[in-house]
Amino acid sequence: MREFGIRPNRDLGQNFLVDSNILDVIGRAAELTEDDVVLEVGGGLGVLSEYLAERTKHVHVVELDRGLQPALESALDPHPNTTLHMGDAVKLDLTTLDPPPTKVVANLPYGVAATVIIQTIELESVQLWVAMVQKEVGQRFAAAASTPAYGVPSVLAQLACDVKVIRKVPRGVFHPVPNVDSVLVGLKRHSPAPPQSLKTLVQHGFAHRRKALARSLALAPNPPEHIRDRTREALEALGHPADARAESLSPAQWRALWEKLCL
Ligand SMILES: C[S@@+](CC[C@H](N)C(=O)[O-])C[C@H]1O[C@@H](n2cnc3c(N)ncnc32)[C@H](O)[C@@H]1O
Repeated sequence: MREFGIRPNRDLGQNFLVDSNILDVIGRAAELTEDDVVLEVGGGLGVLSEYLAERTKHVHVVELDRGLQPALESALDPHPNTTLHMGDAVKLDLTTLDPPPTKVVANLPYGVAATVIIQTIELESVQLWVAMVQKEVGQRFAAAASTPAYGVPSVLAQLACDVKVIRKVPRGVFHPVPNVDSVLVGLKRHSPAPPQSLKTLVQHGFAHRRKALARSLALAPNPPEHIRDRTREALEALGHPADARAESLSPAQWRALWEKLCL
């Protein structure tokens, strides 16, 4: 950082890894092999990028901050199996990455971590994610139905993946030390990404968490005709109370509801 005159930008979630032990923890969790093509969102100074490049076939590194570009290019320069993509990971078209990524391994910027995970589930080539995220974000993705952390990210991720919080990450592995706790979260794909209409159903269902699901869907913009009654009937047919709330349905039960309402 001194060499390149870099001052970390907290608004961009710049907490850089400074403990080499954590790299091995990430590497083991990601089960890295020489056949892997990795997508790393948030290259930073390239510490994790270099570790990944030494162990895999190819690494796509995405970084938003142009101020980090010289340092990152200098770290990646000795690794011809890397491609640097400067830009916002949320806006870049990641479907055109060549070769297509098989894994996402990253110390994700806090602000966009959940969005990046949800968006990359759309990349059918990706089979596994190991990501450092804020503790609450990790818990939200891994949460079971009827628990406080369960919500849209839990359902959307678990419709496609097995999700688990792998372990807590000590604050001291980052510089600067963040003022929130982090965890390593792991996702393993078991199914294709859910279709858009299922994702929309889940989002509208959770939009009014304290109301009955049938009511919440009826409050969505331009609701389908008779959606409240149809949802109540479908819920009962699936063995739920007609006034069940969004949080009481498991991901599999959301899919079953969608099949009844939308197919
Ligand atoms: C937590 S740091 C991780 C840096 C590095 N991988 C490490 O582990 O030391 C997150 C990085 O993501 C970058 N970043 C923030 N928002 C981004 C976005 N929307 N798209 C791509 N990169 C982003 C930040 O500039 C920062 O370098």
